[in-house]
Amino acid sequence: MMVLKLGGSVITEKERPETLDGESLERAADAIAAARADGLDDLIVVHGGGSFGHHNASEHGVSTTNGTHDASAILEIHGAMKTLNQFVLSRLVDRDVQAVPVHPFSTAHRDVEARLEFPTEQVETMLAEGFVPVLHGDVIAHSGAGATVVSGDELVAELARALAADRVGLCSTVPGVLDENDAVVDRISDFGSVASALGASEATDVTGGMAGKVRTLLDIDAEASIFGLDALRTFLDGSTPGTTID
Ligand SMILES: Nc1ncnc2c1ncn2[C@@H]1O[C@H](COP(=O)(O)OP(=O)(O)OP(=O)(O)O)[C@@H](O)[C@H]1O
Ligand SMILES: C=C(C)CCOP(=O)(O)O
Repeated sequence: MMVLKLGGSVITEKERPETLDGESLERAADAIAAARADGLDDLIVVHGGGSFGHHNASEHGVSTTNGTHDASAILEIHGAMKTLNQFVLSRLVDRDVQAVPVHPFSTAHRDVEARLEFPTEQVETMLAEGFVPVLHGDVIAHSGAGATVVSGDELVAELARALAADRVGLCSTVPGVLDENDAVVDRISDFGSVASALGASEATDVTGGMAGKVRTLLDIDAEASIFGLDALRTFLDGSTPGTTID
Protein backbone atom coordinates (compact mmCIF):
# COMPACT_ATOMS: atom_id res chain seq x y z
CA MET A 1 0.00 0.00 0.00
CA MET A 2 1.31 3.40 -0.96
CA VAL A 3 0.44 6.84 0.41
CA LEU A 4 1.33 9.71 -1.90
CA LYS A 5 1.06 13.38 -1.01
CA LEU A 6 0.84 15.93 -3.77
CA GLY A 7 2.20 19.08 -2.14
CA GLY A 8 0.01 22.14 -2.39
CA SER A 9 3.07 24.03 -3.54
CA VAL A 10 3.24 21.73 -6.60
CA ILE A 11 -0.38 21.72 -7.76
CA THR A 12 -1.12 25.40 -7.05
CA GLU A 13 0.64 28.70 -7.48
CA LYS A 14 1.26 29.11 -3.81
CA GLU A 15 1.88 32.88 -3.88
CA ARG A 16 -1.44 33.73 -5.62
CA PRO A 17 -4.60 33.04 -3.58
CA GLU A 18 -6.75 30.21 -4.96
CA THR A 19 -4.77 29.75 -8.18
CA LEU A 20 -4.21 26.29 -9.61
CA ASP A 21 -0.94 25.29 -11.28
CA GLY A 22 -2.88 23.48 -13.96
CA GLU A 23 0.12 22.22 -15.88
CA SER A 24 1.79 20.68 -12.83
CA LEU A 25 -1.47 19.08 -11.69
CA GLU A 26 -1.90 17.53 -15.15
CA ARG A 27 1.67 16.19 -15.07
CA ALA A 28 1.05 14.66 -11.64
CA ALA A 29 -2.25 13.15 -12.82
CA ASP A 30 -0.50 11.75 -15.94
CA ALA A 31 2.15 10.06 -13.78
CA ILE A 32 -0.46 8.54 -11.44
CA ALA A 33 -2.63 7.34 -14.33
CA ALA A 34 0.36 5.76 -16.09
CA ALA A 35 1.43 3.96 -12.91
CA ARG A 36 -2.13 2.68 -12.31
CA ALA A 37 -2.32 1.45 -15.90
CA ASP A 38 0.94 -0.41 -15.23
CA GLY A 39 -0.65 -2.20 -12.26
CA LEU A 40 -0.17 0.05 -9.20
CA ASP A 41 -2.92 -1.03 -6.76
CA ASP A 42 -3.72 0.22 -3.27
CA LEU A 43 -2.85 3.86 -3.69
CA ILE A 44 -4.05 6.65 -1.41
CA VAL A 45 -3.54 10.24 -2.55
CA VAL A 46 -3.47 13.15 -0.10
CA HIS A 47 -3.05 16.70 -1.28
CA GLY A 48 -2.01 19.84 0.53
CA GLY A 49 -3.41 23.33 0.32
CA GLY A 50 -0.89 25.57 -1.41
CA SER A 51 -2.74 28.78 -2.26
CA PHE A 52 -6.06 27.15 -1.34
CA GLY A 53 -6.57 26.89 2.41
CA HIS A 54 -3.36 28.40 3.78
CA HIS A 55 -4.36 31.96 2.84
CA ASN A 56 -7.85 31.53 4.23
CA ALA A 57 -6.56 29.92 7.44
CA SER A 58 -3.93 32.62 7.88
CA GLU A 59 -6.50 35.43 7.41
CA HIS A 60 -8.60 33.94 10.21
CA GLY A 61 -5.61 33.26 12.48
CA VAL A 62 -6.24 29.51 12.32
CA SER A 63 -3.35 27.00 12.39
CA THR A 64 -2.71 23.49 13.67
CA THR A 65 -2.67 24.90 17.22
CA ASN A 66 -4.82 28.08 17.03
CA GLY A 67 -8.47 27.22 16.64
CA THR A 68 -11.66 29.08 15.75
CA HIS A 69 -15.30 28.78 16.80
CA ASP A 70 -16.41 30.88 13.82
CA ALA A 71 -18.38 28.65 11.45
CA SER A 72 -17.97 31.09 8.55
CA ALA A 73 -14.15 30.90 8.88
CA ILE A 74 -14.39 27.09 8.96
CA LEU A 75 -16.61 27.04 5.88
CA GLU A 76 -14.21 29.32 4.02
CA ILE A 77 -11.12 27.19 4.76
CA HIS A 78 -12.93 23.89 4.23
CA GLY A 79 -14.63 25.23 1.09
CA ALA A 80 -11.30 26.27 -0.45
CA MET A 81 -9.88 22.80 0.21
CA LYS A 82 -12.95 21.10 -1.27
CA THR A 83 -12.61 23.25 -4.39
CA LEU A 84 -8.99 22.14 -4.81
CA ASN A 85 -9.99 18.53 -4.08
CA GLN A 86 -12.53 18.70 -6.89
CA PHE A 87 -9.83 19.88 -9.32
CA VAL A 88 -7.55 17.00 -8.31
CA LEU A 89 -10.36 14.42 -8.57
CA SER A 90 -11.50 15.61 -11.97
CA ARG A 91 -7.97 15.51 -13.45
CA LEU A 92 -7.60 11.92 -12.19
CA VAL A 93 -11.04 10.74 -13.27
CA ASP A 94 -10.46 12.27 -16.73
CA ARG A 95 -7.54 9.82 -16.98
CA ASP A 96 -9.64 6.82 -15.86
CA VAL A 97 -8.23 6.75 -12.34
CA GLN A 98 -11.15 5.76 -10.06
CA ALA A 99 -10.52 8.62 -7.62
CA VAL A 100 -13.05 9.44 -4.88
CA PRO A 101 -13.08 12.15 -2.19
CA VAL A 102 -12.58 11.90 1.58
CA HIS A 103 -13.09 15.19 3.44
CA PRO A 104 -11.32 15.04 6.82
CA PHE A 105 -13.64 17.65 8.41
CA SER A 106 -16.45 15.10 8.27
CA THR A 107 -14.46 12.18 9.63
CA ALA A 108 -11.50 13.29 11.79
CA HIS A 109 -11.07 15.35 14.98
CA ARG A 110 -8.46 16.26 17.59
CA ASP A 111 -8.88 15.31 21.22
CA VAL A 112 -8.21 17.62 24.14
CA GLU A 113 -4.47 16.76 23.95
CA ALA A 114 -4.52 17.81 20.26
CA ARG A 115 -4.04 14.19 19.14
CA LEU A 116 -5.45 13.46 15.69
CA GLU A 117 -8.23 10.85 15.75
CA PHE A 118 -8.91 9.56 12.28
CA PRO A 119 -10.93 6.37 11.69
CA THR A 120 -9.64 4.72 8.52
CA GLU A 121 -12.20 1.96 7.84
CA GLN A 122 -13.85 4.12 5.19
CA VAL A 123 -10.53 4.53 3.35
CA GLU A 124 -9.77 0.80 3.69
CA THR A 125 -13.15 -0.09 2.18
CA MET A 126 -12.53 2.27 -0.73
CA LEU A 127 -9.14 0.63 -1.37
CA ALA A 128 -10.64 -2.86 -1.20
CA GLU A 129 -13.21 -1.79 -3.79
CA GLY A 130 -10.50 -0.59 -6.16
CA PHE A 131 -10.92 3.16 -5.63
CA VAL A 132 -8.15 5.70 -5.12
CA PRO A 133 -9.20 7.73 -2.04
CA VAL A 134 -8.15 11.36 -2.38
CA LEU A 135 -7.88 13.20 0.96
CA HIS A 136 -6.73 16.73 1.68
CA GLY A 137 -5.40 18.98 4.43
CA ASP A 138 -8.43 20.53 6.14
CA VAL A 139 -9.91 22.07 9.26
CA ILE A 140 -11.21 19.63 11.85
CA ALA A 141 -13.07 19.91 15.16
CA HIS A 142 -10.62 20.19 18.06
CA SER A 143 -11.77 19.49 21.60
CA GLY A 144 -11.49 22.72 23.60
CA ALA A 145 -10.27 24.82 20.66
CA GLY A 146 -13.14 24.90 18.14
CA ALA A 147 -11.53 23.81 14.87
CA THR A 148 -7.86 23.73 13.87
CA VAL A 149 -5.99 22.87 10.69
CA VAL A 150 -4.85 19.33 9.94
CA SER A 151 -2.04 19.22 7.40
CA GLY A 152 -1.93 16.73 4.58
CA ASP A 153 1.40 15.59 6.04
CA GLU A 154 -0.27 14.60 9.35
CA LEU A 155 -2.92 12.66 7.43
CA VAL A 156 -0.21 10.89 5.42
CA ALA A 157 1.55 9.85 8.63
CA GLU A 158 -1.70 8.69 10.27
CA LEU A 159 -2.74 6.65 7.21
CA ALA A 160 0.74 5.15 6.93
CA ARG A 161 0.57 4.05 10.58
CA ALA A 162 -3.01 2.80 10.58
CA LEU A 163 -2.78 0.93 7.28
CA ALA A 164 0.87 -0.17 7.64
CA ALA A 165 1.87 1.49 4.38
CA ASP A 166 4.79 -0.04 2.48
CA ARG A 167 5.73 3.23 0.80
CA VAL A 168 5.19 6.90 1.56
CA GLY A 169 6.00 9.70 -0.87
CA LEU A 170 5.78 13.47 -0.64
CA CYS A 171 5.96 15.24 -3.97
CA SER A 172 6.89 18.88 -3.40
CA THR A 173 8.37 21.84 -5.32
CA VAL A 174 11.89 20.94 -4.24
CA PRO A 175 13.86 17.87 -5.43
CA GLY A 176 14.27 16.81 -1.77
CA VAL A 177 15.34 18.30 1.54
CA LEU A 178 18.16 20.73 0.79
CA ASP A 179 21.21 21.29 2.98
CA GLU A 180 22.90 24.68 3.61
CA ASN A 181 24.54 24.47 0.16
CA ASP A 182 21.24 23.62 -1.55
CA ALA A 183 22.34 20.05 -2.23
CA VAL A 184 19.71 17.32 -1.77
CA VAL A 185 20.22 15.44 1.51
CA ASP A 186 20.21 11.74 0.70
CA ARG A 187 18.90 10.35 4.00
CA ILE A 188 17.58 11.81 7.27
CA SER A 189 17.32 9.64 10.38
CA ASP A 190 17.19 12.31 13.07
CA PHE A 191 15.92 15.89 13.15
CA GLY A 192 19.01 17.36 14.80
CA SER A 193 21.28 16.50 11.87
CA VAL A 194 19.32 18.76 9.47
CA ALA A 195 17.51 21.18 11.80
CA SER A 196 19.68 24.18 10.91
CA ALA A 197 18.87 23.88 7.18
CA LEU A 198 15.12 23.35 7.65
CA GLY A 199 12.88 26.35 7.22
CA ALA A 200 9.27 27.23 6.78
CA SER A 201 7.65 27.40 3.36
CA GLU A 202 8.54 30.43 1.22
CA ALA A 203 4.81 31.11 0.74
CA THR A 204 1.96 31.58 3.23
CA ASP A 205 1.85 28.29 5.13
CA VAL A 206 0.17 27.56 8.46
CA THR A 207 1.48 24.01 8.88
CA GLY A 208 5.23 24.33 9.27
CA GLY A 209 6.83 23.99 5.82
CA MET A 210 9.72 21.58 5.40
CA ALA A 211 10.62 21.43 9.10
CA GLY A 212 7.09 20.24 9.96
CA LYS A 213 7.21 17.70 7.16
CA VAL A 214 10.49 16.13 8.32
CA ARG A 215 9.34 15.95 11.97
CA THR A 216 6.07 14.26 10.97
CA LEU A 217 7.76 11.71 8.70
CA LEU A 218 10.44 10.79 11.26
CA ASP A 219 7.59 9.65 13.51
CA ILE A 220 6.36 6.83 11.28
CA ASP A 221 7.80 3.34 10.75
CA ALA A 222 7.63 3.27 6.96
CA GLU A 223 10.43 4.86 4.95
CA ALA A 224 9.30 8.09 3.31
CA SER A 225 10.66 9.94 0.28
CA ILE A 226 10.52 13.67 -0.41
CA PHE A 227 11.07 14.48 -4.08
CA GLY A 228 10.08 16.86 -6.88
CA LEU A 229 7.50 16.47 -9.64
CA ASP A 230 10.13 15.32 -12.17
CA ALA A 231 10.70 12.25 -10.01
CA LEU A 232 7.06 11.33 -9.34
CA ARG A 233 6.88 8.63 -12.01
CA THR A 234 10.10 6.92 -10.87
CA PHE A 235 8.83 6.98 -7.27
CA LEU A 236 5.53 5.37 -8.31
CA ASP A 237 7.53 2.75 -10.20
CA GLY A 238 9.42 1.72 -7.06
CA SER A 239 12.57 3.83 -6.79
CA THR A 240 13.43 6.17 -3.91
CA PRO A 241 14.33 9.56 -5.42
CA GLY A 242 15.16 12.71 -3.44
CA THR A 243 15.51 12.47 0.32
CA THR A 244 14.71 9.28 2.24
CA ILE A 245 13.40 9.78 5.79
CA ASP A 246 13.61 6.73 8.04
N1 LIG B 1 15.92 22.72 3.84
C1 LIG B 1 14.90 22.83 2.97
N2 LIG B 1 14.85 22.02 1.90
C2 LIG B 1 13.83 22.10 1.01
N3 LIG B 1 12.80 22.99 1.12
C3 LIG B 1 12.79 23.82 2.18
C4 LIG B 1 13.83 23.79 3.16
N4 LIG B 1 13.56 24.73 4.08
C5 LIG B 1 12.43 25.33 3.71
N5 LIG B 1 11.94 24.79 2.57
C6 LIG B 1 10.70 25.24 1.91
O1 LIG B 1 9.73 24.24 2.09
C7 LIG B 1 8.86 24.24 0.96
C8 LIG B 1 8.10 22.96 0.92
O2 LIG B 1 7.19 22.99 1.98
P1 LIG B 1 5.65 23.29 1.70
O3 LIG B 1 4.94 23.12 3.00
O4 LIG B 1 5.46 24.54 0.93
O5 LIG B 1 5.38 22.05 0.73
P2 LIG B 1 4.14 21.32 0.15
O6 LIG B 1 3.78 20.16 1.00
O7 LIG B 1 4.50 21.03 -1.25
O8 LIG B 1 2.97 22.39 0.16
P3 LIG B 1 1.65 22.44 1.08
O9 LIG B 1 2.10 22.55 2.53
O10 LIG B 1 0.94 23.66 0.59
O11 LIG B 1 0.92 21.17 0.83
C9 LIG B 1 9.82 24.47 -0.20
O12 LIG B 1 9.15 25.01 -1.31
C10 LIG B 1 10.81 25.48 0.40
O13 LIG B 1 10.35 26.80 0.18
C1 LIG C 1 -4.41 25.03 5.34
C2 LIG C 1 -5.09 23.95 5.17
C3 LIG C 1 -6.53 24.02 5.38
C4 LIG C 1 -4.55 22.62 4.77
C5 LIG C 1 -3.05 22.50 4.84
O1 LIG C 1 -2.55 21.27 4.37
P1 LIG C 1 -1.03 21.18 3.93
O2 LIG C 1 -0.85 22.04 2.74
O3 LIG C 1 -0.80 19.74 3.67
O4 LIG C 1 -0.18 21.66 5.09
